[in-house]
Amino acid sequence: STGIVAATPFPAEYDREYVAPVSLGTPAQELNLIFDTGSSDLWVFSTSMPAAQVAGQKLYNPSGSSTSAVLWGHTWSIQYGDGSRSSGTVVNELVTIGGISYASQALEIANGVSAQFSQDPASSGLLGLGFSILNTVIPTSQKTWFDNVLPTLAAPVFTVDLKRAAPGTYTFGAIDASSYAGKIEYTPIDNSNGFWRLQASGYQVGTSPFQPTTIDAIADTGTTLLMLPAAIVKAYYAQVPGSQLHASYGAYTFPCSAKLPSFTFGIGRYRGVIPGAFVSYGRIDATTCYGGIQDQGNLPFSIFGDILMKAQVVVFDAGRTRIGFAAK
Ligand SMILES: CCNC(=O)c1c(-c2ccccc2)csc1NC(=O)CNCCc1c[nH]c2ccccc12
Repeated sequence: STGIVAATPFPAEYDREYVAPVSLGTPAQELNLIFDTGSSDLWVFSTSMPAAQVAGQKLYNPSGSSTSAVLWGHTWSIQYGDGSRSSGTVVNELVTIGGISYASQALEIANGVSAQFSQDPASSGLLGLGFSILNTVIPTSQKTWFDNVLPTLAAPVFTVDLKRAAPGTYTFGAIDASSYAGKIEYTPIDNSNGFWRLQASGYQVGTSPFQPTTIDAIADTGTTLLMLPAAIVKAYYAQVPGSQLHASYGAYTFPCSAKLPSFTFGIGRYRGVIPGAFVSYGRIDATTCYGGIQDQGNLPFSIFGDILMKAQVVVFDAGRTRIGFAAK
């Protein structure tokens, strides 16, 4: 089988996150979830949550579904690097994405979420597309929806085609040859830590010469920005007049009037180009804008987040433990 769903950015002009529709239970309850290659829990806002933690999100109601079955004694709790977190209990439930169903998917029901999620009306939870080793359910960790449906897919892949300020697609079981230009360049991934972790071959700022250097990164649709080593970030903003490492934000900002250079990353001999306009993440006051490229700090790897993803078609190939990039 193959399935395709729209990936819609929120808020419209900032692309902070991308959500896609997921159908849960019988009769179907459709929720918009963040598809996240950087984590491996499928969790949803639910009717078990305190009203104070809900602000417009659609809630999953297990009692309203004839196919939900409590996974007794199982709980989950997850914390992300931005300090956001959620936790709760688990049911087995019918989960359908783009027409592809899995009848007994571990669906993690939130009975508590942190403010970052409560204050985000666009998303009713997350669908992890990382490797199942990262799943937080105890006492027995659970498989992701993609892992569960993998044997039924026409090809053991999913393709991510995010766009700037416009709906893109997640495709399961196929690669849409009309969605990209040229050929797809693949590189092996190391999934031992549960991430889609790759080694890029270098970078280039604008039209400056390409700098060959190994960049150890994860491909992460759940992280908004492109997080890179300090030296690379410094080299990028050195070409942005008026940019600064803003003391109060602890992040690079620049004058919104600045013309931003493109950022190119290498995958082997392939060169992926992120247009300068994609590197403006958003306005923080009348004249100041927030950079879409930021320092990875003391993280042991870089994060190829949405700022990079939206400039490419990315093939997550679980069959051959590799990841592919193509221009579009
Ligand atoms: C900021 C989100 N990213 C991270 O925390 C993260 C980190 C990470 C760890 C420490 C400090 C900064 C980042 C490593 S891998 C990684 N990736 C993930 O954790 C992927 N899942 C993010 C889910 C998520 C958390 N808060 C959100 C707000 C909007 C959309 C998605 C999210």
